[in-house]
Amino acid sequence: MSREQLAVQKAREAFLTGISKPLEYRIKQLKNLKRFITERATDISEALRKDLYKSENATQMFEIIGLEGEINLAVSKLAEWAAPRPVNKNLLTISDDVYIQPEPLGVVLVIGAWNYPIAVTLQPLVGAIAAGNAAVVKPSEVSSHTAKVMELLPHYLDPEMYQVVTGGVPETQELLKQRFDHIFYTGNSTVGKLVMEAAAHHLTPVTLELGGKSPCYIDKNCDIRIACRRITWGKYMNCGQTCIAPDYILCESSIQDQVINEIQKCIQEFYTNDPKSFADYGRIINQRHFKRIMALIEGSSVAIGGDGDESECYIAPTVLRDVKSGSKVMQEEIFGPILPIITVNGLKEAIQFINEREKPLALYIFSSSSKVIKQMISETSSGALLANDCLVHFTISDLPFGGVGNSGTGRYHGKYGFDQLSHLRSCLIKKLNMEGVNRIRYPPHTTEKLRWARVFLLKQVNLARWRQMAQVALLAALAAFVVKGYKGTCIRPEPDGTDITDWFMQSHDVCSQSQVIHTSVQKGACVVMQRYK
Ligand SMILES: NC(=O)c1ccc[n+]([C@@H]2O[C@H](COP(=O)([O-])OP(=O)(O)OC[C@H]3O[C@@H](n4cnc5c(N)ncnc54)[C@H](O)[C@@H]3O)[C@@H](O)[C@H]2O)c1
Ligand SMILES: CCCCCCC=O
Repeated sequence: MSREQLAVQKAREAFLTGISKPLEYRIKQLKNLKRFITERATDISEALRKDLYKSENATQMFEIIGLEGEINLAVSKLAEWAAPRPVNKNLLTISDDVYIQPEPLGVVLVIGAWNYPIAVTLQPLVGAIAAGNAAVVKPSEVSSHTAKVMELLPHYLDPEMYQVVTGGVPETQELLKQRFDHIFYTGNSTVGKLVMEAAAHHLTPVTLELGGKSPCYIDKNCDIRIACRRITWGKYMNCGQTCIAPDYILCESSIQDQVINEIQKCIQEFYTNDPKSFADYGRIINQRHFKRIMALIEGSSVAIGGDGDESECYIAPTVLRDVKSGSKVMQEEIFGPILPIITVNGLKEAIQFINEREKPLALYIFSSSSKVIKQMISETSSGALLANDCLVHFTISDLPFGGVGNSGTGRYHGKYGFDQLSHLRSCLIKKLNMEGVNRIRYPPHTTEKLRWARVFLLKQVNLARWRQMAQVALLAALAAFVVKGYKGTCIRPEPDGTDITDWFMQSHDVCSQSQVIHTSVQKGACVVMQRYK
């Protein structure tokens, strides 16, 4: 049996014992995961410095804080997320218990990428643990030092339930042959297709957190200085190796020079005149990617930077001007510190440019006009849309993070991660009495029954409103008893303004004798009181 097979088998056996069902177990594991990032902070920082030349503070800021926030949120909200979720019912099922019960899926394979190797590998794991799954974690071999630190995870988490498998493409391929209950993959779209293909073999559902070219439109009606500060930060952070980095700029030719000027100033302000010796400017992950990125510059005109040093995997913050849509740099996700500017004639042309390409993971627009922003929102599609900023949506746990189309499928962060890695099981618990109500669904299917079926099935019952009506009825009964000596009350529901009085009167004898004395309670409800005779 291969190491990969063994890891999956162990995880499955652990899952089948059922110990991950109680929430206390999951909370303990989540806290242990937090202990891992706290106690191993130095190992993690050291590894990321070696892999990507990330500074200790940058690692904390862009990898650890977000992960810590996700763990804290899951710990504090787990009881709420995992609880049965009542749903609206129809009249046919009014007396049944109808709810959604989230339940664990089983064994989840988490395949991480190298660019934020802690965040994009362990954040999906938070969702997997919270949802009560076992997991096999496959860190990216490309960020090899961080992968080594991940091997320490079983010292913190239940070592049977959560397995770490390190290795390269052959190991990942061997893992993909195994049967999982969900595969959560982060990486490029080409490999994403291979993952989906392998998953199809076992009909395993997938989450694919992919990348692509995220456009950034700068409207001429905007504070270009501020826009360029935010774009410079979003583009050159982690040396451009961010899945949601603005890939290219679209703007009118009249503002191109100003945009270049402002970005130039920001590069100097953020990274000094010598980014190469500056502690907070990163490095390209390896020489393969260095060569790939440098080759993308060919054929375009360099406005800023353009130089690199292969021995150090250093590429200067670079801006390309008047880039043609057919140029090399526009054929693939850049994933490096090269920022092409493509000039367009205004918003309409920018939208057309975006819509002619694959749906991006993020779409950025900088404008002072809410009309322009709204038009961009309504006429395009992307995993996320940000106006007047970059990247920060990643930090909001209440926003689903994920792509659409070529940029990915599925979503995570916060409750979305929990739901993504849960099975949302539909439950309906009926009692064996009240068989009379079911008469209308049994043959023969008469016209009369059909008429009733329409009433029973098409009327949605809003339980909250029913509860409100019951309270009102109770109050009215009390008032009647105290003031005038009325005998009883019942509620006559009129959901969504539909009059079903006849049905109610027939099936509730007590009401058929009633005298309606109060009808102004609220839309859809009136209180019917029976006078004491
Ligand atoms: N959407 C997101 O959240 C997100 C986050 C980070 C990165 N990304 C995207 O990831 C890409 C960069 O990562 P990458 O793809 O270079 O990472 P990578 O090379 O580390 O690959 C990711 C994983 O896929 C595995 N893998 C690689 N080739 C494989 C193959 N042929 N068969 C099976 N498994 C294979 C690797 O072992 C690794 O664990 C970019 O496109 C980026 O936009 C997306
Ligand atoms: C602000 C942190 C961004 C992390 C993005 C992860 C994808 O690459």
